[in-house]
Amino acid sequence: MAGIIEIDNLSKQYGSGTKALNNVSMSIEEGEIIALLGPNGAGKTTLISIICGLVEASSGSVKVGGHDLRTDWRAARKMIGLVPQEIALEPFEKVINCVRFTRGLYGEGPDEAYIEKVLRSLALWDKRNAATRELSGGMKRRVLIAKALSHRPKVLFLDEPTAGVDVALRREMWEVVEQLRRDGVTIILTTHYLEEAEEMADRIGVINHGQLLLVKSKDELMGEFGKKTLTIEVDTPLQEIPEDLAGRGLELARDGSCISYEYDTRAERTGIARLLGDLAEQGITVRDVSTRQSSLEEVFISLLENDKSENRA
Ligand SMILES: Nc1ncnc2c1ncn2[C@@H]1O[C@H](COP(=O)(O)OP(=O)(O)OP(=O)(O)O)[C@@H](O)[C@H]1O
Repeated sequence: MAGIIEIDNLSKQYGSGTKALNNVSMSIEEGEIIALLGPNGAGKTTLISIICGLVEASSGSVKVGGHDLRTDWRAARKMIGLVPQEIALEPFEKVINCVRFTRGLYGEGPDEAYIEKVLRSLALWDKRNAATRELSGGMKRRVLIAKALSHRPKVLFLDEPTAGVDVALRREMWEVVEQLRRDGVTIILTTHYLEEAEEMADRIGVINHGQLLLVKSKDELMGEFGKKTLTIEVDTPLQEIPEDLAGRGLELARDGSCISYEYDTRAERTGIARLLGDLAEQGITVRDVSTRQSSLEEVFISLLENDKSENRA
């Protein structure tokens, strides 16, 4: 089944000559939350801007709900809401009027019941008659979301929704996004916070130098690229790794009290049982063992490093 957004071989070269996107293809399913990760200048905003009709692609196509952006842009555009990174609100305007106005811009007639529902779901109903300049930073961000939802879009783009906000506010935004997911809105967000992608997204797309390196479910990504480290605490500190255990990638802590062993969780044999057996054979008494899964951040960094060395090769 076709996704709610179908991106096919999309490329963008700006007038300056910068190639911001290079043959990006991706299908986004209805109802999912997808996080686009990539370093500064990777092409994330360009991709979002093309889908939202703000920037024209050099080649390739985008369909939103089956509507081609080039030939049927009005219908495509109606299905999309965009929450920009920067807060730009009319300071003296009432919250509810900002939302009504944006709805009008989409050519939609008044629907007070729907606007009330949106404001209530974003905990802004009590503030509906406040001027936007009276709101806290978190409330202003929620007004931006209310505006983006004003015409009942099926897909919402959030461009770095929590850039530069404190931890409490970030959690508040995550809850808002979770609520939107429950309402069935498809969400595409860009973020620099790996923790945010880990927390919210069903799938993660990694973009680097205008290329989509991969799109995978979070679990798949961690399973495929994530490593686990087993740390073995020994009873008596060791001077060095015994010769018989060389070549297995073991590392000894500086004080000799722990041995760490990195292994692949998907391998048929992790080698843990053998390692523990061999340690016992060497007369090394194990005091404790613990494991640690690599974080999404480590996976992300290793992906970018692989990409760098492949490009160099
Ligand atoms: N209007 C423009 N004209 C010329 N070049 C542009 C324009 N907008 C973006 N670029 C260039 O295109 C490339 C991709 O930029 P883009 O803003 O899409 O990256 P990004 O992944 O969103 O980065 P960030 O995380 O910093 O927001 C960069 O090299 C950027 O300088």
